Amino acid sequence: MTTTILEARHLTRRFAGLVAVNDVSFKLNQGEILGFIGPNGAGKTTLISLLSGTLAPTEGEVYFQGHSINSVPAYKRARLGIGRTFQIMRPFPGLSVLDNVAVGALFGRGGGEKKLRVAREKARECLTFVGLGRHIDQRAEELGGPDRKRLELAKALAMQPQVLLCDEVMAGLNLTEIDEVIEVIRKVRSQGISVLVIEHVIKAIKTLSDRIMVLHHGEKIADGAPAEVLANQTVVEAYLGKKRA
Ligand SMILES: Nc1ncnc2c1ncn2[C@@H]1O[C@H](COP(=O)(O)OP(=O)(O)OP(=O)(O)O)[C@@H](O)[C@H]1O
Repeated sequence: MTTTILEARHLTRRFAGLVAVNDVSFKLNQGEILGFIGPNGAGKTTLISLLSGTLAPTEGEVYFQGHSINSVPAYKRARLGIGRTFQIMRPFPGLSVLDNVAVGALFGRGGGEKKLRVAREKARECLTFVGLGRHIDQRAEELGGPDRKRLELAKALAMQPQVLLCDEVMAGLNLTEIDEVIEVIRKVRSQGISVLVIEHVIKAIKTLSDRIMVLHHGEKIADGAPAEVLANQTVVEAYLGKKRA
């Protein structure tokens, strides 16, 4: 049986005259990997922010496990089990890689770990899981681009999410690194976590996703099986422009 864990109903977000997200509805199912694509400025990050609670919708509703969470602030959504990564990485400067992730463990699902020692153990596990086990004592800002992406993932995982919202965790990575991140996300899902992945690397999203949803100018233009969606004429035109499609 398919169980919906997170649902958007008619979400709209306006910024002054601009409609960044326009009447978008969708469901994320338990244990599913949902790929989320669209040209630059399509509204993908805005939609993730509406789900994680860092932005409020102008209209519409977000449901988690069947309950509206519109009035639940971002930090409480994290405690409920909605974790996210940020496209622009924000490591805490001056803290070690280990402690950056331990912070995630301290503020995670169910209120987080109470003891720093336990949070650090959890952080160590998550860092090993994403392949950063050898860098735990480094300062976070010393990490290179690909490792910072892994750090973002480890921070979100340390919060023990039930839903993981990934905002371009593969951007700027080479093909080998992309394959490694794909493997990490698959392992995340095999732990029962539902994953929503925003990505521009179409080949990666096609391989990874059970389903793909496409946004264009803030509107949902497709939602379905990866091969079908990527062959959809409206989607091809949105990406390439009508003339070249
Ligand atoms: N805080 C804001 N204030 C004003 N406009 C914003 C704000 N955040 C986003 N926008 C605008 O909303 C639109 C959607 O932006 P968003 O970042 O959600 O797109 P995106 O699909 O994630 O793009 P990209 O793939 O380039 O990251 C853009 O036109 C953007 O300029």
